[in-house]
Amino acid sequence: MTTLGVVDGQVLRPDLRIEEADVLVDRESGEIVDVDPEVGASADETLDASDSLVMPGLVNAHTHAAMTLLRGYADDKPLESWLREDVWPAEAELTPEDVAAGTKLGMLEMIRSGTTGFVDMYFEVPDVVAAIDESGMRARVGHGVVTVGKDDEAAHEDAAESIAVAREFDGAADGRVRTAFMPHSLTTVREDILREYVPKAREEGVPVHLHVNETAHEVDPIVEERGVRPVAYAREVGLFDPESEERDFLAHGVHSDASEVEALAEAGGGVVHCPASNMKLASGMAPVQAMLDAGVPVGLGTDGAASNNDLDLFGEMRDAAMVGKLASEDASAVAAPDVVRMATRGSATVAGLPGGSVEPGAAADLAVVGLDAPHLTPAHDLVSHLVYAASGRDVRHTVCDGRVLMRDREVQTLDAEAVRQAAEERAFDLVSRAE
Ligand SMILES: CSC[C@H]1O[C@@H](n2cnc3c(O)ncnc32)[C@H](O)[C@@H]1O
Ligand SMILES: [Zn+2]
Repeated sequence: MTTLGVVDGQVLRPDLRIEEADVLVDRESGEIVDVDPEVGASADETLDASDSLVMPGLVNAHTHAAMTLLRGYADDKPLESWLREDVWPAEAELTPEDVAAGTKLGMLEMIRSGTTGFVDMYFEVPDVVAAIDESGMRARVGHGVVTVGKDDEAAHEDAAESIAVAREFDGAADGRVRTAFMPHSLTTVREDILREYVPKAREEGVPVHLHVNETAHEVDPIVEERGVRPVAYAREVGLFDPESEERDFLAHGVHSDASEVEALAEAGGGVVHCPASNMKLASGMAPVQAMLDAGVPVGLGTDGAASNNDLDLFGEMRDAAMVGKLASEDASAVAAPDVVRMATRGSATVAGLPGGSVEPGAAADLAVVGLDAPHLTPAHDLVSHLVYAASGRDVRHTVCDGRVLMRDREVQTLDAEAVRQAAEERAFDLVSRAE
């Protein structure tokens, strides 16, 4: 066994207590072996965690990583016109090389801000998977299906591609890549396609991930045409099936009513809360406290960088706490410990990815947060600081699957300047083609 020791830090334990301890990691299995004082000092490789907090790597349970290319391209619009007038025309011009460059930029940003795992719904999945392999991160990926404006043959081709890539890439990158069938939403994918392809996802043993109840425009047509709420319709087409071995999970859920929260809890359906995107697109405020109270598994996501406009989960934690209180009109709602759980174990559970806790046997996916900064002083409560005061810039080291992805704020697996420059060039070229 070759080992990595994360030494001399304070450690955030699964019950959110803070302990002074080292974390000893088996680099071959990628697992945590021990969490105890002094156990890391004689490891083959060490990471200094003095004046720092060792916490589980954050998990971004819903994003479109390559949308970093469209960061700041179209702002201050609601979802539907933003997608139709700006984003989809630009995405129609994307090449596989653009997607690779944008995904790498997204991963650079995520690694730098302590994120070790993510869920990605986008296009050109083989290129996304190759980029993930290079970065050392872990992810659940899928080809996003949209059938609006497509003829029958093209709609089937799109859905079949989503199933095919889910089959081909599940377990890629030494098991760090998992997959899902990813229809875009209940209003942008035809009913017959959902009914035909959800069972195919079950045959492949992969979950389904999609946008649900993001805006009122996604709810009203379903209620008008079918007389049921979106989650009930989703269940009619085979989603969120409690008998399924895989946990389906939705992004947003902003306009979920009490019956839908209850249905998700009963079915074990996961929800990825994306507060910044929901605020920026004025989509609304998700009933997150009600979801937590009902026992719905809830994770946290940034959504794409074009609607956020960054991929820093520390900012997302702060937004989740703030908007959670506003939505509940209760300052005690969506409290800091709930938010830290959401961004770590909650996201890992919802996404079906390893990680999310610092304990023996868990995946060695870690973020080491420097604490010796004015905005983190005094350290009355480190869980409070993670949510209300810290930012991704405070992260010193990032470890995924036992491998150091960032040491002393230097990303080890990607050439930061080359990635940044390539993405910038491709972004400008992309939008000039789209205009
Ligand atoms: C078909 S791949 C994914 C698809 O989703 C688009 N997208 C980005 N952000 C959002 C959002 O908040 N709601 C719905 N769809 C979104 C993205 O641009 C891709 O086209
Ligand atoms: Zn999204």
